Amino acid sequence: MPQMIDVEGLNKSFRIGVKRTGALGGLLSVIKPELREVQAVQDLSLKVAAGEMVGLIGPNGAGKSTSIKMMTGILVPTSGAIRVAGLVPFRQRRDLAARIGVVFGQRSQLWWDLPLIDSLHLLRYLYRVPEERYKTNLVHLRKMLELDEFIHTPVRQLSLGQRMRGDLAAALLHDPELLYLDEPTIGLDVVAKARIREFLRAINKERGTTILITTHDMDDVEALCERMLIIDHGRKLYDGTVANIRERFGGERVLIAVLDTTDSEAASIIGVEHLPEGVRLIRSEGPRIWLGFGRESMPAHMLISWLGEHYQLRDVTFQEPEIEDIIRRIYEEGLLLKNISKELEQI
Ligand SMILES: Nc1ncnc2c1ncn2[C@@H]1O[C@H](COP(=O)(O)OP(=O)(O)OP(=O)(O)O)[C@@H](O)[C@H]1O
Repeated sequence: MPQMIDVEGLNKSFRIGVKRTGALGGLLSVIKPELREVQAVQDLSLKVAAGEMVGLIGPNGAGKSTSIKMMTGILVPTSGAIRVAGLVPFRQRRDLAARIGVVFGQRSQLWWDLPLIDSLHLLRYLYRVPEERYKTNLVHLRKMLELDEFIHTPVRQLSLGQRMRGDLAAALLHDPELLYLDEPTIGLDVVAKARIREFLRAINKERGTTILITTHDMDDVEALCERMLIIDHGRKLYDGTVANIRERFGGERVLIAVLDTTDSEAASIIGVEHLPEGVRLIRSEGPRIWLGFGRESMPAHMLISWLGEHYQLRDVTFQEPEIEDIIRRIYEEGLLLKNISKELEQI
């Protein structure tokens, strides 16, 4: 499959002025500014194939926006190679603009005082979309995003969810091959989020649009992306599946078993001391027990067999750790950063 995004050893640093204190310091800052370098993106390599849907996540200040800005041609890299849809973004920005769509959840490319439909008409001229194509796309997008109920309303009067649907239509009018989405579901309620996710899945599937999403909402990533990238301190820390992250850092899993017992508390018959090694009783409620166990200590099917041999079971379910919690631990405890430092030590 052809590469839509091909980035190799990308770096971006900014020079920022260091503020000195006091009146003399202020004067000195003007006459002889002291500069500090911020390494926003470090040695980033990444390939995204046409038709993929990839989540880009990382804590605040990790370098996500800077990476996207380089991929759209807004920023020039300090060093490294970058190609998007076969073009060098900062050299061929206009050509690239015709091939990509961008949606920022916190900003809008729509005209605030105009009805949504007028913004869409104006964008048609800006992107030079041929009339027939525009008409076909508009009919399709109006239907998919259910725009008709508010298409004649000025953008400033739209709800956040309606505005986001309008912004998605605006970004897709010119049939881009690649769509960058920056926090597309920020501030939306669960129904609006679900609707946006469903739409993204559909255009990815039906049109084959490649989608790169930056988000702080792990539910977006879980619902949409098979592959995710984690960056922190400007470095790529992880490139793989959501399932694999769960596997590596998921910690304890929980098995919930309903015992076939008339005893008021299942815990009283299960005898905590008899539990296999590495399994602990978290809590119990009537015939229901919650058992915590590590991935390494015992495979799930063995725990079920063990329970089956010792007790009459009515039902068994599993609770995976929330991906949100796992990612929080990865940021807070620097779990992936520790891995990288170890690898670097070994070189
Ligand atoms: N124009 C700029 N001038 C100086 N420093 C900048 C500039 N843009 C970004 N930075 C710095 O680069 C680093 C990465 O910022 P970036 O905005 O890419 O992070 P981010 O991952 O998008 O964060 P967030 O999730 O908060 O949007 C930060 O330390 C930021 O302060």
